[in-house]
Amino acid sequence: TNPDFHPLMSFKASSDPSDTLSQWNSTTSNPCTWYGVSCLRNRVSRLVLEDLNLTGSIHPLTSLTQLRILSLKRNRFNGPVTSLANLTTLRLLFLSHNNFSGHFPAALTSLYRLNLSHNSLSGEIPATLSRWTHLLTLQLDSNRLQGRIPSNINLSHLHDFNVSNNLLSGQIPESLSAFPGSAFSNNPSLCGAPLRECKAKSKNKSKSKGEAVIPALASPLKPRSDSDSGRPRRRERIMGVLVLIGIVVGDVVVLGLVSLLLYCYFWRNYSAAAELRKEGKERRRSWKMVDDGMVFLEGVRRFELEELLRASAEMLGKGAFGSAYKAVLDDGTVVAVKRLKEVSVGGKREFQQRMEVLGRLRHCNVVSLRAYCFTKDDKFLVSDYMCNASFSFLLHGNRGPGRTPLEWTMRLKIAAGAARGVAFIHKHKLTHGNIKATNVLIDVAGNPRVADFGLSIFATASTFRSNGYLAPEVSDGRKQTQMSDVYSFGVLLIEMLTGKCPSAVGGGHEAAVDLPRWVRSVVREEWTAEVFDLELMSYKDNEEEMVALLQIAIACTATEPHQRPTMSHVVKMIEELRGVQMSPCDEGLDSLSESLSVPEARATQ
Ligand SMILES: Nc1ncnc2c1ncn2[C@@H]1O[C@H](COP(=O)(O)OP(=O)(O)OP(=O)(O)O)[C@@H](O)[C@H]1O
Repeated sequence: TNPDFHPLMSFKASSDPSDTLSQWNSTTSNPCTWYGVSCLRNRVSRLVLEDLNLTGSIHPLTSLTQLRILSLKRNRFNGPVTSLANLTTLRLLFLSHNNFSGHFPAALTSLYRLNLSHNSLSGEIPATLSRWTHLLTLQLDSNRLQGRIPSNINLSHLHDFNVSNNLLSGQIPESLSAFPGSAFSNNPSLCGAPLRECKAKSKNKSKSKGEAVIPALASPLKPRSDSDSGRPRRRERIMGVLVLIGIVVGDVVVLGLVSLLLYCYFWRNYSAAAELRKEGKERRRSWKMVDDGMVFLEGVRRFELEELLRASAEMLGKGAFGSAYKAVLDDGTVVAVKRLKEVSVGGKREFQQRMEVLGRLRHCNVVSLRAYCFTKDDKFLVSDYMCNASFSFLLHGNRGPGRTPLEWTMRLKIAAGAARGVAFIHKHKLTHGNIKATNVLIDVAGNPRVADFGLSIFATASTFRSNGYLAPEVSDGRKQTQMSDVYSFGVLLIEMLTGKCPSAVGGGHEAAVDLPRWVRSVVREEWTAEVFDLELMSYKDNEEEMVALLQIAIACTATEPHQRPTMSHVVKMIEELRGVQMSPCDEGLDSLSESLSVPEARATQ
C-alpha cells in the first residue's frame, strides 16, 4: 500500500468531523485518486484542500515526506505551523485564513511561495529568512508578528510581499522598499521607504536602538497605547487632512497640465497639417488617398487629419516608440493612434515604403494598420482599436483579492492566436521586432492579435534597453531577426505560465529576474510544477498541457538561435497540445495578404 495512506487517514480523522472528504476512506486504498491529492512516483506530492471547513492540527501531515505543494487556505486549522519543519521537499505552502499560531516556520528554507496571511502567528520574522533564496512569495499580512523586519533580507526573486496588519516596528530594509506602502501598512511603528521617513536615530537612541518612533500609516483598528495623547493625534489628523488636500490639488494640477499638453500637441499638429495642405505636396494614388499628410491604407473609411485631431482622445500608455491614444472619430469609429517619438526614421520615402508593406498585412491575429501620417514634426500610425485589453493587463492587472484570474484555456488561446499572428508576419518575410505582453491585444470578437510589428528598424539604440524579452544575441534592438522573435515569444509563454513579468524597467524589485534562465534552473531540479502561476493551481487536470507548453517555451528561448523552432512549428506544437485548433478565427475575413507580393523586408536580415 501507499505509505501516505495512513497519515492521510489520521489527518482526516482529526480534521474532518463533518466528513466532507467522504471519498477518503479505506475502501479506496490508493490515496492518489482522492479529492485534493496528487502523486508523483506513488507518493503524495500535492495536497490542496481549500474552503472545506476543516479543523484541528496539521501534525499528521508531517509524515508526507514527499509533499511539494500544500494548500489549506480558508479552513479552521490551528496549532503551530512549525510542525511542518521536516518537510524539506515543500515548495509551495498556502495556509492563509486559518487559526494557526506559534512562530514563523523558519526551517522551511527551500520554499518558493509562502502564504500565512490571516492567522495568529506571533514572534519575530527570523533573520535566517535571508537564506530563503528561492522565495517568490511571502505573504504574512494580518498576523501578530512583532519586532523588526530583518535588515539583511535581500531576496532577489521576491515577487509578492506583504507584512501589513502586524505589530512590526523599526526601519523597512532598503531591499524591500520597492514594494508598495500597502505591503507594510497597519503596523504600529514601521518607517522608511515606501512609508514615511524614520526620525533621525541619534535623537532617539536613548529610547530604542534605532527603532522608529513615527507611527507610519497606523491602523485605525488597532488600539493605541495610553501614551498617545490627544495632541499629537490631532496634529496627525490635521496632517492627514493637509496631505489629502495636497493630493487633490496635485491631481487637479496634473490633470490641467495633461489637458494643456494635449491641447498644445494637437494644435501643433493641426498647424503642421494645414501647412502641408497648403503646400499641396501629396498626390492621390489609385489605392490610397493622401490628404493633410494622412495616408489611408486599403479598405478604410477615410477621414481628415482634422477629424482625427478634434476627436476625443484618451491616452492608453507610453511605449518604447512614443505614446498611444484611443481616439473616437465623428461617426463613433474608434481608432488607436500611435505618435512615434523616440524613433529614427530615415526619410519620408523610407517611412512610406515601410508603412505600405505593414499596411497590407491583414490577418485575424494581427492588428491592422489603417492609416499613417507623416509631417515634418510628427509621425502617427492609426490602427484598429482593440477594446478588450492587452494580454499584459489580463495577466497582471489588479493582482490581489477580488481579481478574476485569467483562466488556463484563455491563456492557451491567446498563446495560439499570438503565435499564429507572428507566424503570419514571418511568412511575409518580416520580423515583428517587439513581441511582448502589451503588444498582444484582444479584439472585440475575443481574438488575440499582435500589434506594433515591423517598427524595430526605426528604433534607436536605446529603444529596447532593459527589455526582458530581447534575445541574448541581439545587441542592437534595431537588428532583430525572426529567430529573435521566437525567443521573445518564448519569454511571453513563460510569462503566461509563471505570471511573472520578464522585466521591471526602472530597477524595481523584479529587475534581476531573467525568466528563461530561472525557469531552466527550476526545471533542471525537477520542480517543474512549482514554476506555474498560483492562479493556475486549480487547473490540476491541465498540468500536462502546462508542462508541455513550458517545454515549448524552453525550446523557444534556447540560447543558440539556430536551436529555436520556427514560428510555424511553434504554432503546430501549440495546436497539438489539445489536438484541436485553439482560438480559430476566420482568416478569410481579414486577409488581403494572399494577393500581395510583399517585398523582402530589411528587417528579416
Ligand atoms: N490598437 C490598440 N488598441 C488598444 N490598445 C492599444 C493599441 N495599441 C496599443 N495599445 C495599448 O496602449 C498602451 C501603450 O501602447 P504602446 O504600444 O505605446 O506601448 P507598449 O506596448 O507598452 O510599448 P512599445 O511601444 O514597446 O510597443 C499599451 O498598454 C497597449 O496595450
